[in-house]
Amino acid sequence: MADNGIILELNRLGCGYDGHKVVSDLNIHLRAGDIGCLLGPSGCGKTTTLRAIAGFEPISDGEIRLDGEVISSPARRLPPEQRRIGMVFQDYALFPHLSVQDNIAFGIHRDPARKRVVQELLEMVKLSHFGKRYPHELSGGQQQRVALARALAPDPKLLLLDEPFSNLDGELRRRLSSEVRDILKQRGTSALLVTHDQNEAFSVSDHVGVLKDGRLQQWDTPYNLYHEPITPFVASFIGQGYFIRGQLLTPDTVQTELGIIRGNRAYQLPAGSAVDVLLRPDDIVGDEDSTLRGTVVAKTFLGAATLYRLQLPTGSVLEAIFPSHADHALGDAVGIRVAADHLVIFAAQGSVNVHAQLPLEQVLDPGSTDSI
Ligand SMILES: Nc1ncnc2c1ncn2[C@@H]1O[C@H](COP(=O)(O)OP(=O)(O)OP(=O)(O)O)[C@@H](O)[C@H]1O
Repeated sequence: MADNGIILELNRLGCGYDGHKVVSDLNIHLRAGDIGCLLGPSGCGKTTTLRAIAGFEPISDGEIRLDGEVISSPARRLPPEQRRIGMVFQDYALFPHLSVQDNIAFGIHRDPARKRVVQELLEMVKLSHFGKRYPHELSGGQQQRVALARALAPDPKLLLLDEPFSNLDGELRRRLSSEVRDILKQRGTSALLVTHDQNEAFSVSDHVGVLKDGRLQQWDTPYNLYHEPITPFVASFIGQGYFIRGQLLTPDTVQTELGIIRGNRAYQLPAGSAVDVLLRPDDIVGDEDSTLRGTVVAKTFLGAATLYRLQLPTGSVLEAIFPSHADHALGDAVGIRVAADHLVIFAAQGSVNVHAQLPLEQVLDPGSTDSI
């Protein structure tokens, strides 16, 4: 492994198609043994980046290093088969005419220990009794386990996973993604996942990079992306929430219609600046003694908790998540207060009245009327 403990480095990476740049100035460092993820809306360049790392696409700027070695630069591209990078695709891509065990052995046919390796991998993916079956005799989830075992067989330095769970639904998807994380962690395999599903990104990865239009917005832990987004786009793309307009009093306090909110971070904007304050549903707590009241205008039962949409006296709307035993009816005026340790604010965007409130998407896209 490279001395600095970094297995994959993208340094000012730029790439695209036919002279049209899709990804620009992308910087990512993945630590050995970590699982990273590229997350972003459709067309933002996730798959293009993955294909460039795998060696299927040339790059126009910067470099890609694997384990310290430059594997792609504008001048040189190491062929994919020499990169020691494994891939798992959305559509499994198994060889239909080969049995499960032959699929797994495909990349290690010269290895004298291949029988043992295949058996160990079959056990690892919980398919020990399926070695002689053919891909069409397996479910989607089982085929994806075989694809994972096949990709891991040559002991790659890095595993790339391109939307690996998107053909599976619901519960299976959740279960398999957490199993895959366990397997990769157990083996210490470094991996980079591509997905547009935030829950998947969060449940599988140590670090997530949010991309927009081929540019990295933030590379961070799931916790920080949620609680400390550094751009309005990340705030909007990750999780739920609303912005309310406020006025910065001191670097870490802001006056809003919900009172003075104090955070854990100092902002460099001048005192008195108009700001947009991000409030997540879990930043609002129920407090029957509070003079601040919100009227329940919508509620969604989530099982352990209920998500309420509350209208404030000014007409602003917020979302709040309360434990489901605290049951409120539509029209109830519920006492609330803000309990936000993480004060996330951005310089105010657009000309909104001080007490107006906008759902996040509207702040980003004035044409949109949908809330998130
Ligand atoms: N082979 C290609 N030739 C030309 N343009 C391409 C090619 N593949 C992708 N693109 C374009 O590059 C941009 C980024 O595509 P890419 O597949 O990397 O996005 P993505 O983030 O993976 O999207 P999705 O989540 O929909 O898979 C898109 O505008 C797409 O149309």
